[in-house]
Amino acid sequence: MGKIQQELDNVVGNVRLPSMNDRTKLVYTDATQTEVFRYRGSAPLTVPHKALRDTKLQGFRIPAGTVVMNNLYSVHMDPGYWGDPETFRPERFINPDGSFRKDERVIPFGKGRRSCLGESLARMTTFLLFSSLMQHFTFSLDPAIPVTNTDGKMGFTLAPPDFRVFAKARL
Ligand code: HEM
Repeated sequence: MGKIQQELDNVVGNVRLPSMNDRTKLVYTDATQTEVFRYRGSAPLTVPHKALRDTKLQGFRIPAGTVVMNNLYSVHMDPGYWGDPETFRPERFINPDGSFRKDERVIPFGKGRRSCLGESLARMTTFLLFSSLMQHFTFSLDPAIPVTNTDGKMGFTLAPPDFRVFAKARL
């Protein structure tokens, strides 16, 4: 949180709110949000789709009419690709020269023609909300409700465990 707040202080300051024009300069903030999407994306699976005709995919036969859902969680947690998928590490999205590293394996909105219709809106609003909250508050967990792990509750969406946070104003 300290690194994000330092970046926001340097790039945005404290007399205005962050805007989308700041995004390319808020590399660590962007990388953190991308890591959140990878690590605990809110949609672990896509909505159900149906194969329109007999299909073969990587040697697997998929007969017409089969219901198909993509497992986004498994793409984001593939140890063969990420190495340490269970570690929350925003730096994996930062190039050695300090620029943001886009990774095609981060697909929290699905992929292809039926991917999320609201992706642009969701990306914009989550970025503005997250950066504005970080600019204004320092968050800490309430020790009375310890969070023992961040696995979440699996369902149609991946919900966070029960938690309570304190928000301390910093501006
Ligand atoms: C962080 C927020 C969001 C996440 C992580 C998310 C994720 C997803 C995912 C994974 C799918 C399934 C894609 C697939 O089946 O391949 C989906 C579908 C969809 N999402 Fe989102 N979504 C978000 C926000 C929104 C918003 C804000 C809207 C509308 C304003 C929206 C509208 C839709 C629609 C209409 C579909 C169905 C698309 C189709 O079947 O063609 N989503 N979303």
